[in-house]
Amino acid sequence: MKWVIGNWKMNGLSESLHEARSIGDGVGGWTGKVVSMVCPPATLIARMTMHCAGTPLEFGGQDCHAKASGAHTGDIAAEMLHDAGARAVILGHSERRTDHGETNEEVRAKVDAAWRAALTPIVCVGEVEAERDAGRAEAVVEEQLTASLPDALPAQENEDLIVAYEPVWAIGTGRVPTEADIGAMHGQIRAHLVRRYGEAGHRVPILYGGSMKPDNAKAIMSIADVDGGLVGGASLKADSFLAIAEAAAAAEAA
Ligand SMILES: O=C(CO)COP(=O)(O)O
Repeated sequence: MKWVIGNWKMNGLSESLHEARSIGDGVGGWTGKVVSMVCPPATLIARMTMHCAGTPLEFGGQDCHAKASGAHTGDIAAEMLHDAGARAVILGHSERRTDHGETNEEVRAKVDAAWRAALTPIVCVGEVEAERDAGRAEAVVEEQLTASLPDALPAQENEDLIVAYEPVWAIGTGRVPTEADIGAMHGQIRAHLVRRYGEAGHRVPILYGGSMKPDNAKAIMSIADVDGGLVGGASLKADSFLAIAEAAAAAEAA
């Protein structure tokens, strides 16, 4: 199974509902090969869920608070995302880590919150350019995984965790690591998950994110241990989202 998850970031108004519907109408042919999801701004989750009813498109949030409720002005609880129709939530995206100073420990608490609310956490890790240049990319990702992920997976059968490797320097830049570098990092992440969670670590989807486009998606998703993509800019329009989903289906079939 491949995953194509669109991270819409801070983009989307009412007029985007038809774009989501076009995505939902288009992805049906790849059911069973590709799970397609859009993570719109929280304001649109409930409306998109209704607008895309009857299509296989799923929805997720972009962040949540660790607590279930309380005096936290402006924050959104995992339970609220679930109530709005989300089945997953992106956590620890580099833009949250940079813009809001989110730490690994906070991300870990949010993973527990997602599980509490029956959401699949999509935990993002990735090095900045200076760290890669200094030969520290692997060490940085290892550290983020160690501290951002809880020590045990919940006892349930279906996808209970997704990890996304997003090299920060590749986000929104049009630059992508070599296939060898992506393969090496995904292999390292898989080894970490298996060491940590045993056999269940093999089941955790590991997505690549950072300038994934229709023209590089099939090659990237054909790399060992790349189970799909977390897509920013190219997920905003139905034609490019669907082209990436088609590439995912081709990679899965190969
Ligand atoms: O940050 C990303 C997805 O979470 C990637 O963004 P781009 O696909 O726009 O590079």
